[in-house]
Amino acid sequence: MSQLDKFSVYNSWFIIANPIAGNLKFSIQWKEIKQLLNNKNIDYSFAFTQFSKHEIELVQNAIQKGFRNIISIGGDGTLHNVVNGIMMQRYAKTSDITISVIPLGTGNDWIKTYNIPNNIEKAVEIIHKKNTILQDIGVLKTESKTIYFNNVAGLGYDGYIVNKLKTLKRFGSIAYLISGIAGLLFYKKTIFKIIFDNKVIETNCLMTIIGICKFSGGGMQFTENVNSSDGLFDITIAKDLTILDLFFNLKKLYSGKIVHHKKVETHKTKTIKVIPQSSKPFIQADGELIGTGTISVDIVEKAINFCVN
Ligand SMILES: Nc1ncnc2c1ncn2[C@@H]1O[C@H](COP(=O)(O)OP(=O)(O)OP(=O)(O)O)[C@@H](O)[C@H]1O
Repeated sequence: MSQLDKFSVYNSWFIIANPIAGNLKFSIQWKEIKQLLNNKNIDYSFAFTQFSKHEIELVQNAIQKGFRNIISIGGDGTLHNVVNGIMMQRYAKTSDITISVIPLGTGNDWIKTYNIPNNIEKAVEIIHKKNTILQDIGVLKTESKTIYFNNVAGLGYDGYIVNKLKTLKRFGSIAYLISGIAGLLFYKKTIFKIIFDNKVIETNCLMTIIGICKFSGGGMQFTENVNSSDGLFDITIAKDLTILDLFFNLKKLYSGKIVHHKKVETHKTKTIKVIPQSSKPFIQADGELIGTGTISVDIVEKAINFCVN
């Protein structure tokens, strides 16, 4: 590749698009996106994902070729995989890379923290303006793997919901509500040993949420006052909350006020370990099912640039 080619790639965007994300109107939306990018003279190359997690390989190839600006077209899962590809590659410093999102997903929770509208035209304007924030990224280790997350991870009830969602997503955003209700009826709490900052909390626990940003589960908010680039997680320990507690506080689950409930604790920390004592609850990260069991989580401060509103 000549010097000039390298320069033009460096300043151009590489699009990774998930054609099955969201509402299955991808071919119409893709035409609109191309038109809007051309109207703004935004230079780009692109690839469509062909299988789950293909984003990882595509983003790594793009970075190897010299691209430093990536557009993720899809939902939270697509973005999560793009982030994982960036964090795992060794061709460039992650803080030299910028991601912009064109949301096509079902939940689209990451964009909500930054008030990025769920709208293709606005998303293209945000790419054009290129106003960025250098955001923290979480590193989550289970007994068998290491994965990265850019939004919210958790263990327990939220993992159960993500597992249920696998079969329900075709119903659209209502899927989150159906999964939530199934969870209310069938999810069994377990005792968690939670270790952070020389503290050990052992409690019956509905779920432990580890947040960089604010929203998960299709707009629920379990963290308040987050700062996505302060090098700290906002953790929420929802302890012995009952089905009735959740039912009567449904509004607070969406407004973030649930953190003030007497059975909920919040903390800020750089690192946390959660060890379920009597069962192996599901683990989710950015709405993707990661596995079951114990987790250790650390933060990489100011890891990747994101275009925001
Ligand atoms: N071509 C493909 N075939 C099958 N799965 C794919 C393909 N491309 C991407 N995926 C996977 O689809 C999953 C879901 O995508 P994504 O989360 O972006 O959409 P969504 O579920 O509609 O949105 P959200 O997570 O915001 O609710 C991701 O794990 C991704 O790896």
